[in-house]
Amino acid sequence: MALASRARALLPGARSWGAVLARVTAQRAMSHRVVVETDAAAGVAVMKFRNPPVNSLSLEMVTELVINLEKLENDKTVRGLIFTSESPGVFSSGLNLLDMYGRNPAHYAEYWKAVQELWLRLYQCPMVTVATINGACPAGGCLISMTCDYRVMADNPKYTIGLNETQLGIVAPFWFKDTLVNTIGYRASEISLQLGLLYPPAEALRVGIVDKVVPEDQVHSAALAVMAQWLAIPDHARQLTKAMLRKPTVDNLVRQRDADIQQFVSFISRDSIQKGLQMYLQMLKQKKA
Ligand SMILES: CCCCCCCC/C=C\C/C=C/C(=O)SCCNC(=O)CCNC(=O)[C@H](O)C(C)(C)COP(=O)(O)OP(=O)(O)OC[C@H]1O[C@@H](n2cnc3c(N)ncnc32)[C@H](O)[C@@H]1OP(=O)(O)O
Repeated sequence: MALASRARALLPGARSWGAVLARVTAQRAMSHRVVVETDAAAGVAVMKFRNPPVNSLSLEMVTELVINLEKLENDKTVRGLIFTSESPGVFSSGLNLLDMYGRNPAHYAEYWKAVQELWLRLYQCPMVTVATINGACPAGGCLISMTCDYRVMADNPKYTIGLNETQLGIVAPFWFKDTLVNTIGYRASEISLQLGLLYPPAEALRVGIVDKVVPEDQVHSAALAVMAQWLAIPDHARQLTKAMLRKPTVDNLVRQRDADIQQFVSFISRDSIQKGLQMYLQMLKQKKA
């Protein structure tokens, strides 16, 4: 789908092409939450998250990620894509709690559609994708990294990764669960998801939620080495294999996208869930104080 069509699908509030483009352009002009550096000779792009303070996946950030991904997919010189945080310490704090708290149903629906779109695009990405996890990686951050073909994590015990939704009093949607099961297996997912576990690097490696743990100062070179290994495989064979492996999981969401949006809106709008999110946000503030 063309960039403008994608933007229009993601920005349903906009009534005309002009409005879509004006909104996207305005978002771009305001800030770049995603920085893309391309090494054309190597055929590798690095997408850096830059959404201070904690790279939360706000609606704007998710939209920028989708637009940049589409641009890279259309650039036939780019065969591999590395995700990382521009500022070590936090890879991504996950979905933006402020897009899920205190807003109206139309906003929740718009946000969820964008998050679905990002996951669908990433999970089916024809490029080799590697997550360079150089900081905390909870919930939606973990989801993004699990959509990648390979995960390299910096060996810093302060960094943790996992789907911790239950600890916030919310439920990971079925396609988050499917992605986790595909990554670490069913039994490990039963334990991990119900307890909302966040794993430090050594445990993350043991459970298989990351593929490699390396000293922090080597995390980027390790990701490049992994990328070189994967790029040695002919694209068409690897891409078809990836598509075959991931199609059932993708189809599962595609079949019920609208129902999933409705379920999210109704779940997140509940008073009890909003109260829980409010308390969680307060807890984050108090921890800081
Ligand atoms: C029946 C089935 C129905 C299905 C329906 C589905 C519903 C479920 C829907 C969604 C799934 C949710 C997925 C998610 O991703 S939820 C987000 C989960 N994220 C977290 O739990 C991480 C929370 N953050 C942290 O733990 C830490 O911030 C940190 C480790 C990432 C970084 O720590 P530190 O550097 O010490 O920073 P601070 O904690 O001080 O935070 C700074 C600042 O940022 C705010 N903030 C942190 N995380 C988020 C966030 N995810 N969204 C928005 N804002 C965030 C934090 O509150 C501070 O704000 P300030 O006090 O105003 O400065």
